[in-house]
Amino acid sequence: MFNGQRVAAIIAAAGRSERMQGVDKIFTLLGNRPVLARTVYPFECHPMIDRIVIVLNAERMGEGKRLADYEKWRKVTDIVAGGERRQDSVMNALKKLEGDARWVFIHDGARPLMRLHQIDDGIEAAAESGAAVSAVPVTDTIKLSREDGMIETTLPRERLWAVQTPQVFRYDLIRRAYEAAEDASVTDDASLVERLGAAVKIFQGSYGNIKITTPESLATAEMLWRRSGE
Ligand SMILES: Nc1ccn([C@@H]2O[C@H](COP(=O)(O)OP(=O)(O)OP(=O)(O)O)[C@@H](O)[C@H]2O)c(=O)n1
Ligand SMILES: C[C@](O)(CO)[C@H](O)COP(=O)(O)O
Repeated sequence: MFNGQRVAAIIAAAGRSERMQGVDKIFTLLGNRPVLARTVYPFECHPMIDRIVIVLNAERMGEGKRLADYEKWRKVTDIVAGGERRQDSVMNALKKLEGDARWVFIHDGARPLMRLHQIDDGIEAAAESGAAVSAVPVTDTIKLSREDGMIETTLPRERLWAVQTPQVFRYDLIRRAYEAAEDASVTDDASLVERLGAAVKIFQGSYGNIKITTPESLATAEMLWRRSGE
């Protein structure tokens, strides 16, 4: 689908795990292997991915390099230091890829349960529009509140999606979006592309592709991992 064009993956793993009550979610074990090893694995395996850049907290770079040696990752070309915000971390990785990627996947280090076929689905969706995000339909009822905490309205949820990673972009588009961001703070990469007015396609994600955020979500990830039987 990408016709032999260079495809890179950025693994954003430079967060502080502040909501994890003292556990570093990127290096904690999931099924006897570090979360980061689980996250990188599908990108290492997928034949369309040429190169991987991992972004880590500056204090964890040594640990990351030891893990890369231990896992014998062939595609991980760089481990770079992150920044204050997720978008600063991603920007550091985008700079590393300059001149060597036509397409880029951006994926959270804290989402170790993404499956290989989601890379194929991302490629297919991004080939159409230049930008695509995985997402699942919202299953809860969503309320909009006023500042005083009282409900203003209930939103119809037919067109509401909970957005995940991976997110896939043409390199020139996402780089331009990041450069135009100035001081805007966003919670995902696609938001910056949307700010340019460019189209972003949604492709079906998976309810199992959870982001480890709190100790409860780590317990859920462990249960999902056991159930997957791998
Ligand atoms: N400055 C940052 C902040 C986040 N991330 C990464 O972005 C993903 C999503 O972020 P989140 O789950 O919010 O992680 P943390 O920032 O670590 O969480 P917390 O807010 O609890 O500290 C994670 O893989 C995280 O490592 C990053 O690379 N650089
Ligand atoms: C990018 C993301 O995974 C989309 O769901 C998410 O927004 C990043 O996590 P954060 O907690 O908002 O930093």
